[in-house]
Amino acid sequence: MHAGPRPVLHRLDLELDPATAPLTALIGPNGSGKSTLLRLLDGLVLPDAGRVTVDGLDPERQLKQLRRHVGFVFTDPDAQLVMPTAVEDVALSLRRSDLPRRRHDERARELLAEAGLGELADRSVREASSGQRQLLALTSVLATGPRVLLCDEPTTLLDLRTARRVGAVLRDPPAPVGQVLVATHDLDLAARADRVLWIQGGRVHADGAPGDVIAAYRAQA
Ligand SMILES: Nc1ncnc2c1ncn2[C@@H]1O[C@H](COP(=O)(O)OP(=O)(O)OP(=O)(O)O)[C@@H](O)[C@H]1O
Repeated sequence: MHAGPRPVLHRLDLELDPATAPLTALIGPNGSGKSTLLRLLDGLVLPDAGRVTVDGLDPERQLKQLRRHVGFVFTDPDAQLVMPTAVEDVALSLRRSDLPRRRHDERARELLAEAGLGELADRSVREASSGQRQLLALTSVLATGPRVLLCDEPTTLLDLRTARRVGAVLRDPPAPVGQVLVATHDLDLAARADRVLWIQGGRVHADGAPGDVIAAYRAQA
């Protein structure tokens, strides 16, 4: 894939199988291509050459179906929180679920409470702290009921306890999520994955069990 004249990702030949790795982490230095790889899987960028499919869906030809299938949590929560209050934002996401409309408000409040954001429900999203907004963005995306969840640095703004809680959610996500891919500099989070890809210079530099890949990554830092 190219962004401008320079290729960002090269010679990627990857199969990410949820049966063997329901949680995969992408680690690697700044600018190595982790976010670009996630964005390829949501059709936010398209490959110049080669092919991407997500559960058989082609981002180029089936973008609408793909967007219903995949949830993307951006690093910057303000890029995706659109409603004035937290409860309205989660309720908006629930419009994409099968739940009847009359139950959206109640269910949104339940989801916020489960995420530890209950007190924020009726407050302005702008009044929430940046970490609370990051957690809210994840809660809202999960409320859409994606099969595949892509998270770009979901713990950057979080305190240790909340980061661990997010790690637990990504490790054991609510149905119907069956596969999670996370790009992260948080090596504690990466250590919880089944598989870790170390991306460097737009290539997969190492691919394997977290213990091995993270130890090698730490050793060269
Ligand atoms: N829209 C774009 N236009 C031009 N270059 C881009 C674009 N998006 C990404 N790039 C370039 O692609 C490279 C990889 O960026 P990417 O955001 O995928 O890296 P990353 O590994 O996620 O980095 P970080 O850890 O800093 O978030 C960088 O050199 C970046 O400048």
